[in-house]
Amino acid sequence: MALRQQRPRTDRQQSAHPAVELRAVRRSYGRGDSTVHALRGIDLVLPHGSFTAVMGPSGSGKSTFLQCAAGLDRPTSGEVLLGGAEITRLNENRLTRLRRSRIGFVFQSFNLLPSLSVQQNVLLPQRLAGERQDRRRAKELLAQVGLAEHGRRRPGQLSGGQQQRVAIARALITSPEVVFADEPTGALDTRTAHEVLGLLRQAVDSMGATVVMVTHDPVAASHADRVLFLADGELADELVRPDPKAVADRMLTLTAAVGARYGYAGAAA
Ligand SMILES: Nc1ncnc2c1ncn2[C@@H]1O[C@H](COP(=O)(O)OP(=O)(O)OP(=O)(O)O)[C@@H](O)[C@H]1O
Repeated sequence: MALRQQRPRTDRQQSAHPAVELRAVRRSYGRGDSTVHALRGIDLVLPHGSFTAVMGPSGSGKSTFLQCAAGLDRPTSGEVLLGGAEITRLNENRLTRLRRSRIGFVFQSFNLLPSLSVQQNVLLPQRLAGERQDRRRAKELLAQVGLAEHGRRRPGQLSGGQQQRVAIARALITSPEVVFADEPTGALDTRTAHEVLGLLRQAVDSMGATVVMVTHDPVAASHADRVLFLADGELADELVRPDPKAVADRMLTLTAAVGARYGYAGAAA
């Protein structure tokens, strides 16, 4: 099972702009004394063709980060740029269109539509974006994730690992600027998780995809080029070319530091 280079890099991928950029992004919830500062000024550049993992103790702001970076939530202040274009101030309609055509999503729970065939699920982003449904491309992607023979099946007839591979093919169908993966291996056993992470890695290496993955798992994070660590809504640390032990050690240190600040022993991630 290998994701091969199927097409030249798109103009988007050759663009001088990074895939994603965050400038002084803050996100607060509530008002007054009860305000929660979930993100406290994130500055970040994610180049095309990079694989980034985002980790951090529970409540550190990972989900908020993902939601803001993917245009699912609006920062309280600051800017998010996708391929150099500012998305923070787009109206809801334009933001929805942009998410459908330029961002791919992979979720822990796969989120496939049970009444559609596997191939129809892969084509769904193009259908929703009102683009031509490229069946040949869907078949190529399904072959690349090892599911060439499964296009006519329903998701319910596949294993969890196979469903996540369909979700990866679906995330790549529009050749998006970036794929956001939220705990993509959280529901999978170790071996299947390893296969799914290998596919994400190959999407980056062979197809020039850009992947940002939130995970609690140091082994999963070690498949990335870089791990960013959030703590209390700030970028607290990073590791380049991480190995699982270094990631786990860094997480322990961060979790202990956050625990000490709030006077409890461990906020396990
Ligand atoms: N809708 C909301 N309203 C109020 N507070 C919120 C809301 N969403 C998140 N928060 C708070 O913002 C902070 C960051 O939450 P977030 O879910 O981004 O953290 P996380 O790192 O993803 O946590 P976990 O690993 O437990 O999923 C937390 O203190 C959380 O309680």
